[in-house]
Amino acid sequence: MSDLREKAPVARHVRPEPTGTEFASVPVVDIEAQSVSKSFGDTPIFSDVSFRLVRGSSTALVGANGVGKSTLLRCVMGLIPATAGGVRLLGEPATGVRKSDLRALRARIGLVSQKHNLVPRLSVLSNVLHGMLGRTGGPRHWAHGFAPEASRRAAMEALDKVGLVHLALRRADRLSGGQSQRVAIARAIVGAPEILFADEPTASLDPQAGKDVMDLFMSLARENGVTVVFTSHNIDHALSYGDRVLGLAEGRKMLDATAVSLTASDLRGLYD
Ligand SMILES: Nc1ncnc2c1ncn2[C@@H]1O[C@H](COP(=O)(O)OP(=O)(O)OP(=O)(O)O)[C@@H](O)[C@H]1O
Repeated sequence: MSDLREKAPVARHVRPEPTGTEFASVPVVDIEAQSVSKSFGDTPIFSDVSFRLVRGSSTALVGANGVGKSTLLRCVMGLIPATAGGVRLLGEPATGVRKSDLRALRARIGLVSQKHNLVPRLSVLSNVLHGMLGRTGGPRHWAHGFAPEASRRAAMEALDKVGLVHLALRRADRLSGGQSQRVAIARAIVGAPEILFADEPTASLDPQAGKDVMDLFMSLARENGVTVVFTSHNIDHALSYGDRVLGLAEGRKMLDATAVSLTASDLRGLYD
């Protein structure tokens, strides 16, 4: 993979012009969860989870297998309904709203989920272009042969960020697990999201590729102001790439601290 930090950002997303009433030092809250709880049937997964994450920050969500990290991400994104509580994303309510409003909000958010969900018979490039469907609404983004030139260029830049330009025309079902993971990441960032949720983004990557992906996320946060939330079982990644670490255990938020204030053994405690 090329050195990601030397490359220009995929695309700079447009933020509203300052109104003149805010001060540069006042952080903007992009993600706000208020007393979010989730049960599946009679089984509670977590309850009363609250946090506020500011624009351009990177947050690691950690905890043992099955504690509810993915479920919390899905609730926060509105992919599944929370049992109780409320969420605001980018200043807009994301719970208790019409599906059409949620769709518009989701188009501003990128997701890398554990299942890559690539379309197997389509090319890598077409799969990356699918990340622009929500934004442009254009069916021409379904297959790369029909996509506008500017979109194809953005998709190639996203592939360059994950070191896969050379595989642009390969069918998705001919990729290794790690390559599929990187295509899913390119698809998540091609639309210049303002928030990026990533569920175990380095799970199927070798250590160097995992480091490159986390460096890419950090550059999106630092250079483009993207608000990044990632889950990880990798304690080093959580401490090195999270400005802040949220930990789930025993069905509640057990840890919420800046990464610099934590040691590896603080995080290991969550897994005991
Ligand atoms: N749709 C569902 N219906 C019922 N139970 C579910 C559903 N989705 C998840 N669960 C359960 O909720 C719990 C939390 O799962 P989740 O995948 O959120 O955990 P996780 O912390 O992300 O785990 P991992 O680290 O292994 O990815 C698990 O016991 C899981 O079996």
